[in-house]
Amino acid sequence: MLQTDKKWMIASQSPRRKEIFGMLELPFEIVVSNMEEGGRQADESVENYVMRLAQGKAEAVAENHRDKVVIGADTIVSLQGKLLPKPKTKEEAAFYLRLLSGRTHDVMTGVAISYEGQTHRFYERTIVHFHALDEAMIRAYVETGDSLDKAGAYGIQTLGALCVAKIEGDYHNVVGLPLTRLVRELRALQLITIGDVHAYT
Ligand SMILES: Cc1cn([C@H]2C[C@H](O)[C@@H](COP(=O)(O)OP(=O)(O)OP(=O)(O)O)O2)c(=O)[nH]c1=O
Repeated sequence: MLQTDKKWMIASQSPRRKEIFGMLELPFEIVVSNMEEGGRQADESVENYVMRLAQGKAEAVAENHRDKVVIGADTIVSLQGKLLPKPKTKEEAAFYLRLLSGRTHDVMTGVAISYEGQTHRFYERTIVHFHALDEAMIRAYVETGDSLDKAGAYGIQTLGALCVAKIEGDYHNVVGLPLTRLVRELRALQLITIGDVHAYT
């Protein structure tokens, strides 16, 4: 359905980003940047922070792949201004889930598209409402180990779905890549086009 004459590269180790971008059926390669993520600067907005991290990932890879369109992304969970990144331990995961329980938080994904020495960036926000979680639920979920590689300590696409009452915004943004916004941006940048439509009767 989508057409491109570009070569594509995803600067991410995340299997979810690979799967989501794969939905577009464009050929692409994965190259992981070894960029150290670093912390948020004083007074830096969450929006700018996720875009800056995404840009760092994309540009670190683009440096050696000037002929490719390189996409980097970073996802973070933000609760009333407090950032909940990937938990380092199961204890930290349980702590994050207790904070999120019964409350509403933001999932922000920053995306950077690097091509021909230029980087275009944007972010997308999805609002996620959590059920009140009891301690048994939190402990049982954390014990599955699913929390540890995910911002906010849950995966909406896995058993973490049981924590979620509803979302406002793009589901794929929570999983790590805001697909529909990405395609709109790529079309605006004229990096992809919608293919010719032939009769399908
Ligand atoms: C909230 C949430 C996050 N996540 C994931 C998306 C991201 O992969 C991860 C946040 O970590 P990121 O630092 O954004 O990404 P990553 O370390 O997995 O990959 P890379 O830096 O190489 O691009 O959390 C889910 O899979 N499901 C969810 O519901």
